[in-house]
Amino acid sequence: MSQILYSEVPSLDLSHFTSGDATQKTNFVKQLGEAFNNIGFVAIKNHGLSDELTDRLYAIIKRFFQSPDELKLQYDIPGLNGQRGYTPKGREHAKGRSTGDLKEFYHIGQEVTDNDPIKNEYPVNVFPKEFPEMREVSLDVYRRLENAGKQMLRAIALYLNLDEFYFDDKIKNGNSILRAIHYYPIENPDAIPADAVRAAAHGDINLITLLMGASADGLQVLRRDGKWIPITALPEQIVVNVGDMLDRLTNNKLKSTIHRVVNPPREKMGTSRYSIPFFMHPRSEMDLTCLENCIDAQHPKQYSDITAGEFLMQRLAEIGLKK
Ligand SMILES: O=C(O)CCC(=O)C(=O)O
Ligand SMILES: [Fe+2]
Repeated sequence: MSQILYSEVPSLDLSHFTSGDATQKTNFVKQLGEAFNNIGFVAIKNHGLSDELTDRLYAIIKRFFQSPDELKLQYDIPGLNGQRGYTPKGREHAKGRSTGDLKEFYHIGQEVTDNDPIKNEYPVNVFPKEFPEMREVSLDVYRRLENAGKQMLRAIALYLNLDEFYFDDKIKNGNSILRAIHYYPIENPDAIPADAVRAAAHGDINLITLLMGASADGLQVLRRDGKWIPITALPEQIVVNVGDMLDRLTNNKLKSTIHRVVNPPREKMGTSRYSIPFFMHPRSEMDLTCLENCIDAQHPKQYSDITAGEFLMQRLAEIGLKK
């Protein structure tokens, strides 16, 4: 089973898990587990986001990114390690590289609305005054993706023979981030560094990532035989992948798969690409020590013990966001 080389990312229906019968739920868990044990990516439908809401958020972020740099740079706030507001072109780079990615992005974080003291850990969200609708629309999307992610983690917990609700308290008021990305047009391809790409090969830091349909081709995943497989999600689907935190917790049973966004052909370098991933993070105190039931003689422990908060800080420094 683990030897299967998928030629595309498997498709699943989340409603089979959330409102299906016992057999549908069991099958969902099995198929998700197999996909995450193998290629590390799935496409899901019935995730709780409507096309209308998706379109509204894309429309707002397109207007924001098409604004002049002077407007956008007001929301690049020092001291936040790029965790809220605007991050300008070329600042983030993949771990192990120094050439910046050909992208700019905007981060929206957790809004704690109860009296959980974790509120003090999080910087307040930054919203552009020029686009007042961004707050309501992005926070609506945030909540819906957070809920879809919670359901996915319940299925993952069952696959790992844990209690179904194992992750629930760990992600409650978690440090998740909604990232609206603009891969900007390159008017003169000869003027950029020769090795600069939209998003260089990387693994995501968090537990799982939920990606709202991107506006153009380019996303590819690295299959274990070394071949890059393009991701082609249908309009009603979102793509969900395993991040490094879940990979560590499960001692690499669930795979954080390396992926990238390639540049378009030269004649299309002058066009934009937009995408909106949701990086699902737990609370910083979550212990990422490999689970006992993922360690045995064939699978010796591969990772040192670390908390989610410590791991995040280490990685933000490695990708150029933490000063
Ligand atoms: O833009 C995309 O399709 C994927 C972006 C991505 O992998 C990331 O920001 O981590
Ligand atoms: Fe990614």
